[in-house]
Amino acid sequence: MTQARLRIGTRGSPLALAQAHELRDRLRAAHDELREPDAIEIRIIRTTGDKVQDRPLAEIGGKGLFTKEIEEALIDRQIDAAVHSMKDVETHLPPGLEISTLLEREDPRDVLIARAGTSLASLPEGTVVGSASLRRKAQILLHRPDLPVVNLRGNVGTRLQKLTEGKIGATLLALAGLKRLGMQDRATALLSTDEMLPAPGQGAIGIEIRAEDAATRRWLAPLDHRATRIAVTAERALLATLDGSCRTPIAALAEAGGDRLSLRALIALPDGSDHHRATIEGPAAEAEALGREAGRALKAKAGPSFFARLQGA
Ligand SMILES: NCc1[nH]cc(CCC(=O)O)c1CC(=O)O
Repeated sequence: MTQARLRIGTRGSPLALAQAHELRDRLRAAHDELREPDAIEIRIIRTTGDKVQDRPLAEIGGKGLFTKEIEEALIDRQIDAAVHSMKDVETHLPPGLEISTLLEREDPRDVLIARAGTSLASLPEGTVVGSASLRRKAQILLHRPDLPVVNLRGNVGTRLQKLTEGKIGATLLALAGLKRLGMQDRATALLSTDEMLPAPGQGAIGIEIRAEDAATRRWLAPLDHRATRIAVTAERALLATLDGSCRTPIAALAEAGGDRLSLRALIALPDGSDHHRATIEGPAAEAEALGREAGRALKAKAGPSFFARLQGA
């Protein structure tokens, strides 16, 4: 068998596979040569994050857990391109790798999925909300300090299963993921970005390649979406400035229109007892600098005592 022209590495979860298929379809649409049946190979790679299902992500070491083995396969030349949800990608990539391409962002908002109640505000008192995300937990508690938020991990399917079984009364998910799985009808309510600011990179799919791989870069070039790249650049610069990890509830959403960019960001304590917001606007060409500036502004607003409490949380 001849080697495929392009080997795409991905996790094996239904959402990851849907994203890999989306990349494959877009590549085929852009290049005649990639339309032959064996031109693109999709290779499933099991990551530490997939193997360890029973502990909170923050506890076992954070987001790199879903990308490490895939990045190793890239470096070892077993694959040529890795597909990632940008919100799962660490701010610092291993040397020699880069995110060459961002596909057009899906709706970045979170949705509420609840057994009873039609909004965050109308969830019945005592509704147990399942979420492993400190960002979501903190923002739920900002609006509904009365609700118990329990740690709930697993892929989209297993989380919805726990809801059906009655183990939890509500959960929050990214609309983007639900849409890609064709399950958006499961959403009870779309949460506004004022009540639930998304994670940096949410809804965006990034393609990581070896920086020196000009051939793969050329295949991917037509797929890059400028406004998405600008927005995600600003959000990730903010995250890097705040040294964000899974242990830090950080939310950010940048919106690029024409040659302008606006960025809203929030940093909170996991229990919702304190939070700070920053908004910044400027030229899209300065996305990275704007992200860093917003990060520094949040740092200054929150102050050392906030970060000391975060360490202790
Ligand atoms: N942390 C898991 C994860 N990574 C990306 C998505 C959704 C798709 C996206 O944001 O692009 C999800 C599931 C969720 O948070 O609902």
